[in-house]
Amino acid sequence: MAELLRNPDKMAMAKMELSRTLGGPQHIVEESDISRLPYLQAVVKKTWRLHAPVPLLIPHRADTTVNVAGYIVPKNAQVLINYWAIGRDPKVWGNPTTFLPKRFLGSNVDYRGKDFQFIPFGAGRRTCPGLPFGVHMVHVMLTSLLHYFDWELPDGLKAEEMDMRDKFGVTLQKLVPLRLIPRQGS
Ligand code: HEM
Repeated sequence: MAELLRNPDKMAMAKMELSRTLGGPQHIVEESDISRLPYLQAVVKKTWRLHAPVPLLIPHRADTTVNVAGYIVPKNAQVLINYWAIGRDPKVWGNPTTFLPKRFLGSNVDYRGKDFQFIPFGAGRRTCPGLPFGVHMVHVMLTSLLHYFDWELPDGLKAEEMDMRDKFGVTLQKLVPLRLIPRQGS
């Protein structure tokens, strides 16, 4: 929501897709709607790249000594994967800090753990078992927020003045919580 408020052109594209596909607010949002909303799905992917929900994934421990791309990881070493940095790596992503959902449109890059440059749910044996539930909840929640309401920043705050810094923890949060005013959607 913060990135959409800060990028009104992207908000307009997401809302246009919603009104074209679902019609007016009399349509009740359902899980089956999501597959018809490619731009909204791209917005979610873009957010999971730029604002890694679990920035260091969950700590892992090496069972045996292994050689990973020339680096020796000794047995019992604690391994942290800096997914936050991977999501902003300029060697992988052009303009890494720009919110560009259309980058994911028509792309096969997916969050299911096969594309190692985009692993918001981790990868491999300890990948997130809640992935299907998390994916559905986030899409249905965001679709509902955008479908039923228009959103405004409070107190005359301008989009370019928004503080977009992250607060790091096991999960990532906005350093300054987002405050928005809902208006009845048109
Ligand atoms: C958008 C929502 C979610 C995101 C982004 C997310 C992300 C993650 C990540 C990055 C990991 C660590 C994977 C790794 O280290 O390789 C993880 C692990 C885990 N997640 Fe999620 N998760 C989400 C929702 C959920 C939900 C809804 C549940 C349960 C209903 C859940 C349950 C778990 C559990 C139990 C683990 C530990 C798995 C293990 O260590 O074997 N997650 N999640």
